[in-house]
Amino acid sequence: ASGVLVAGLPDDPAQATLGLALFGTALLVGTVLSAVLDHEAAVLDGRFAHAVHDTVAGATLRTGAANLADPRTTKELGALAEFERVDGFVGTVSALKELLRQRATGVGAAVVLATFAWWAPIVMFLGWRGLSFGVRKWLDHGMTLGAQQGESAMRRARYLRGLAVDSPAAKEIRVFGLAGWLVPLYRDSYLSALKVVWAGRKLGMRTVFAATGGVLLAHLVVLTAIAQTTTTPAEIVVYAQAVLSTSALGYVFGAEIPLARARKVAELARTLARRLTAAPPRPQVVAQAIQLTDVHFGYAGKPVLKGIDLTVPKGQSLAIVGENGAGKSTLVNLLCGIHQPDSGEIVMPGKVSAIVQRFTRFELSLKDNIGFGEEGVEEALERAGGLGLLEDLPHGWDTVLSSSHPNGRDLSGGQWQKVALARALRAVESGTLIMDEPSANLDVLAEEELFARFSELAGEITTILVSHRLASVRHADRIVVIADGRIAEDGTHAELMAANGQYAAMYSLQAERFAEVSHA
Ligand SMILES: Nc1ncnc2c1ncn2[C@@H]1O[C@H](COP(=O)(O)OP(=O)(O)OP(=O)(O)O)[C@@H](O)[C@H]1O
Repeated sequence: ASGVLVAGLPDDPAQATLGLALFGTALLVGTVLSAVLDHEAAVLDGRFAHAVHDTVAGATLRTGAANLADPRTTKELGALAEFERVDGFVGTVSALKELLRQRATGVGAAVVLATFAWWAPIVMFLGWRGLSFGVRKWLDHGMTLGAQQGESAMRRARYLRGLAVDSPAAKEIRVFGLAGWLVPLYRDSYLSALKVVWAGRKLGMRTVFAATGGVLLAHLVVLTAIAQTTTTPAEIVVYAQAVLSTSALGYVFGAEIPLARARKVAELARTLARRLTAAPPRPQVVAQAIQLTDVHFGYAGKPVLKGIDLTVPKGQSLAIVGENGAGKSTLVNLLCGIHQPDSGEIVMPGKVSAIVQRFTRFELSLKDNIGFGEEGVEEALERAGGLGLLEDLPHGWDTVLSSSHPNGRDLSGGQWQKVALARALRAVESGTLIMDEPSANLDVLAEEELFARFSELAGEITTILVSHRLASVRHADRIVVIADGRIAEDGTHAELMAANGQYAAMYSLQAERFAEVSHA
């Protein structure tokens, strides 16, 4: 169009008008195409986000809890969450639009330039690809490598920043007046992460300078040839413009970085999905008793359970006690199937239901916190001794249990524990109910009530209780003491007291304390 326009100036108005008309048409088509592409691009980003979310959610829901605790998984899930938080999906795949637009321009320019000389577009192409290579290398050094090497410092910096603003840590930071300690720590971490990035960027600079020289040389060669061989102004305008437009064959700023990010995220999601294979379903056994045979388990090579043999007949109430760190919660995790034993065998008849130490406080309605869409929530909450809760809640069963939700309401620690207990009771049917420190947040009356209910359940279902409160534990049918990764003592309260071992010592100590307090 510019060639036709310039050729028509100043003597041939018909030709100039044709040139202008061509210009106008190109502009119009470009505008319409651009609008269509914009729309498609936005849709593409949304689809990409959905695909990544679906892949990750599908894989994590399918797999066993032990796989999720794998450090590689935590790292990958962390990287995905970080991508979403910092970069986001908007503008990732849609950057293809800009890349396509540029490449179309570049190819058009190369075709026009080829009508001048076949070698000219090749020279320009090589020049721009050289620069593209240099820029990519430079960015790789500065961003990818730098980000990898500075990652742990950056993660620490982010964690420290989070401490200042995210509750509940933010509360303790204020209570202890830790701002003066936190800020310099954060700054040092952040700077040490950035220093790696800065050093990386300097590394790739030389390649960029060399490649820039190459591009300048290509321009010089081709433009000189054009100046020497062309005669009409129209030809000069067309070819010179074509030369300049070949830059669209090189590195496309604003498109290549987001696309590389999108590729990385897609690869991350795929790696995760490949590794998180489905957990093998626990075989449904018809056994009547829980049976553990020579069970060994450790975390990252550190043995915790070193040969547990235990048979719990159906309907028995069993209490597990032991010092802090003895491995009680670990044993609970194995019984729940969250971890698999390193060696040995576990047979669990029927369904397992559990209140774990750090049970989840779902930001959902009271009803869903207990039943997750199923019936029987009222009876369960009554059995858990929590019906009184309803009076406090503005929307009854439908109140969302979170103060960050409009019209929601948070619960006290003890109230939450009753909700968790109701959740476990509703789910247990006939099987095993495991409770890891269920009374830690309960007042004395509520605790008394809990254990009364607990003994009502005995006989119907098997109950396993982990607790440090030996006054509650003593009512269990059977008590086992875990020490040094093994079962050190096993019997009723009376038997263990008579044996005068670790249990008797712990029990007497607690009873003594209690007597002292009562006297005082
Ligand atoms: N996810 C984990 N990774 C590595 N080590 C762990 C992990 N969880 C627990 N441990 C370690 O395993 C050991 C047993 O921990 P566990 O939580 O089973 O003890 P516990 O008897 O329940 O203690 P407490 O009475 O304090 O609740 C401890 O030494 C603990 O440090």
